[in-house]
Amino acid sequence: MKLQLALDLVDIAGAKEVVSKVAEFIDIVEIGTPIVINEGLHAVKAIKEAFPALTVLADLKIMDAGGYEVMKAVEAGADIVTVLGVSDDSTIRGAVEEAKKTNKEILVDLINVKDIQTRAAEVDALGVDYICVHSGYDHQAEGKNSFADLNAIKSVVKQAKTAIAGGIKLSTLPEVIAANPDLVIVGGGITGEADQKAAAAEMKRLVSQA
Ligand SMILES: O=C([C@H](O)CO)[C@H](O)[C@H](O)COP(=O)(O)O
Repeated sequence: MKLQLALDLVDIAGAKEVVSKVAEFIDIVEIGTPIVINEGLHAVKAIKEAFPALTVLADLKIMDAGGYEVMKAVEAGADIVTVLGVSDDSTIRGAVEEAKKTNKEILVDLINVKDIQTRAAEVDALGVDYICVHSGYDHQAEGKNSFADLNAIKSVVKQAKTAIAGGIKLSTLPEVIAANPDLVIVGGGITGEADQKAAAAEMKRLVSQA
C-alpha cells in the first residue's frame, strides 16, 4: 500500500516547503487541481525538478481531450495524470494511449459518478492504472466519505490498482487501511497538521504495515 500527499491549497513555494519536510515518508506527491489552476503546469515541472526521486501526479481531472492534456502534463514531468470517470470512454482511451507511449500512468477519479460499480468495471476494461473513489471538498462539507465506495469497487476491479481520497485523517486511516486499497491519498490530513512531518511519518508507518 502506498501513500500519496495531495498538495492543494498552496503555491509552488509552499508546495516545495511541505514536500521538503515529508518527502521521505511519501511515495507520490500530487500537484492538486487548485495549484494547477493557480500556477499551471509550471507547478508540476517545479516539483519534479526539485524532487526528481518522487513520483509526481498531476491532478488535472481531465474531462475532454484526454490524449492532448496527458501529453502536456507528461511534458511538464508528470508520472501519473488524473482523468474523470464521468468523462467519455474515448477521453479515457486517449489518455491511456498517450500515457503508455512514455510508460506513464492514468488514475481515473470516480468523483461524482453515480453508479460507481458499473463505471469502475468499465474503466478497468479500458486499461487504466488506478481507479480512485473520492469524496471531494464539497461532499466532505456535507459529511460524506468514500470508505463504503472503496469496498464496492474492490469487488469489480480486476486489473487496475485501487485508490481512495477525500478527507482522510490519522483517526480514519485504520478504517481505510482495513479496506485494503493500493493507494491512500491524503491532503489536509497532513498539510493541515501543526507537525506535518510527524503526521506523514505516522501515516507512512501505518500504511507500510498493511
Ligand atoms: O482532489 C482533491 C480535491 O478535489 C481538491 O482538488 C484533493 O486533493 C483530495 O480530496 C485530497 O485532499 P484531502 O481531501 O484534503 O485529503
